[in-house]
Amino acid sequence: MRPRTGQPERFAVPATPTTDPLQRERDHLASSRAALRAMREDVESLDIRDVTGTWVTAIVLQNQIEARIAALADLAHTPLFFGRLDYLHAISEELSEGSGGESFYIGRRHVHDADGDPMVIDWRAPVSQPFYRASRTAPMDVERRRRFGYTGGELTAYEDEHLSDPAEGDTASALLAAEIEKPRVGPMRDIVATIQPEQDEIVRADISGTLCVQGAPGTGKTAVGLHRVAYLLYAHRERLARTGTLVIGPNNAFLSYIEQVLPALGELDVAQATVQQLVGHVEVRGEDSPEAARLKGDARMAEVLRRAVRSGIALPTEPCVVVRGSRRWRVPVHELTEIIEELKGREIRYGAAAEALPQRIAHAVLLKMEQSGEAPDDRVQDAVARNAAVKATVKQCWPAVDPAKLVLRLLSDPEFLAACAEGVLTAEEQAAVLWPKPGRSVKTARWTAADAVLVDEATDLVRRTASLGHVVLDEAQDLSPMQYRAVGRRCSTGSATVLGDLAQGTTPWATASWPEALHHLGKPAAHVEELTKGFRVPEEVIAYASRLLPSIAPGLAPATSVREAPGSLTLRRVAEEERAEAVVEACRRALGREGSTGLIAADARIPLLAEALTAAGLPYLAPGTETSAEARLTLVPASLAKGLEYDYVVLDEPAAVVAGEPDERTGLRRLYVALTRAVSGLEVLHAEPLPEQLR
Ligand SMILES: Nc1ncnc2c1ncn2[C@@H]1O[C@H](COP(=O)(O)OP(=O)(O)OP(=O)(O)O)[C@@H](O)[C@H]1O
Repeated sequence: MRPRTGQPERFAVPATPTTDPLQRERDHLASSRAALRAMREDVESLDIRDVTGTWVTAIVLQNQIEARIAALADLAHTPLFFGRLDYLHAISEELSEGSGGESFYIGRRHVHDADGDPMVIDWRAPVSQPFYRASRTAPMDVERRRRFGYTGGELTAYEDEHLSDPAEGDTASALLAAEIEKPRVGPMRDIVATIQPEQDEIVRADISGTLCVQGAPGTGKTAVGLHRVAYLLYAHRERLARTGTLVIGPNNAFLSYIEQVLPALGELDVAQATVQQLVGHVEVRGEDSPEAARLKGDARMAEVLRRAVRSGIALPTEPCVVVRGSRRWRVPVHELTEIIEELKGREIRYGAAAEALPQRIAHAVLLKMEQSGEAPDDRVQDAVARNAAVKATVKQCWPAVDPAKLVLRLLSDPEFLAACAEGVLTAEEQAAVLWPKPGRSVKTARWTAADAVLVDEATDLVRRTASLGHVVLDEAQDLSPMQYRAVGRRCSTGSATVLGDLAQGTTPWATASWPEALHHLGKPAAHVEELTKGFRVPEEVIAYASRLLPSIAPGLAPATSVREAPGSLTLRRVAEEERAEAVVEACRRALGREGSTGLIAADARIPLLAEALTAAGLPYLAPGTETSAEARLTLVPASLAKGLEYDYVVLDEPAAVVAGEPDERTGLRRLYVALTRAVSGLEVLHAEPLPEQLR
């Protein structure tokens, strides 16, 4: 494999007989594909029998080779390159072989010819960066930026900007517009060809710091987060291969929607999970009242748990007497007390202290042995640490803690909770946190999602949670402080990219301010960026939805849209008895156009609408099931709409969406999410009056 040095790489346009510029580009595509094929064949022909020492290394190597072959696949509908940069000057002294400028083709992956000269440069390489950032005001030595257009895998068009030519005016990119408007059938796509400058800043931000992105619906937060992972894996491949990366999303429907993006960018080793999956120590079967869930997610619970974990620590009442042969060694109570007080004062995990304690007691015994003229070695200390008397002292003073059992007791035993929560939670709050019925055992208790987070916190108090190298946290605004802590533990020695929109927070504990959230995450120094340019929702629709902003997130600026689409918003009032039928008709209308359709409705109305669709002979999918050319309609409960998008959205009865939530603000936020899922058209059907902000 050629090492990636991070150095710019040079490509010289080969002399081709044709003078037609489009044909020349097609020729370059053809020779790049041939080169990629040759690269793959090279790897396929590798014979590892001679070079591997053991069968273990052979398997490891074989796996690497297979991964490499997969990564070198030429996907018919994924263009090998999408852009070209012509620099004014040679990029660097060592690499320049002539006096003129250089050209680089920018694509998803690196491709080189038989001599090792690059034919396509990875979009993440430093030399590709001006493709995304260069502008007329800061051309970055780029003479010409060329974007390519493809139709069904064929290179059919290109578009040039002469950035260093003061005479050329700005024009909107038709290829960019076409890319954004492309019908949305199937899973989420990558945006590698059209990443915008402000998005690129986030994608390529340094790995050492945590970054938080506040962004209105459709501003590309999810897309940017995923491309950032791909970028970081490129720039820090070895480090992240060791420490791991993780993308966290709100639910499985969302995760299946985004799961293809990283593989399409050649990155197959990124884990994806929901917060609930991360904290899966216990089986969740119960549900909390909103008030109980809010309290259990409150950061004060961390202190309650800390006290609970340490509640078993007791000072000794008896000396520890170790018998070895004919001699008895006695560590008196005051010495044991000193050791335990010292361990209590140190900020180490409960479990680590429990492991240190027998060694400390043994050490005290050793000192006594030495004072009486013996010369014990380390083996003696280990043996003493395992002595039954020492074990008994440890058991009494620093008992083992089973995190799930501990939380079970905390939520079942009012006295224990009162002891741990004194001065932290009021009596009413304690009553709200307690389970309605005490749990009998860890297996049978009706754990809730918030309880599982408490168990995770307790587990970490006992034993440190392993940290990953980088975590991307999407739809972060819905996390409770305790959930932020759970995520924070998983990147305590790494960094994070936190993505969210305060206006879309629909949990009772939704984030009110990013600095506060970042504090709970354990990354108070994180930088907060804002994205306001919307790529999904047409101007007319986002302007309508933004009327809700003063009621749901007063501080936030409304998003602008990169697209005008007159006629993209339809409001239709219908009689109640005709509502279901009208919704079915609206779906039919939407399905008459190209792309996907989402019918979004209050969760409570889903069964009724499902029936209406079936009766009308309209097949539909559930969110998370991939849409295809044959199955383009998805029936989406409002509670699952977050993060998803459809070309056309039919929104059923906004008042019911609002009423489906425990309070009006949350209801309006849920509605804001539902109103901002459409790429090309939104039709709102209602029998009840619309919320006043939308009339
Ligand atoms: N630079 C871009 N070029 C082309 N399409 C883009 C670009 N940025 C974003 N998009 C598209 O806009 C749509 C919205 O992006 P994305 O889902 O990442 O937004 P979001 O901010 O996460 O939205 P939400 O807050 O609703 O979850 C996606 O289809 C995405 O591919």
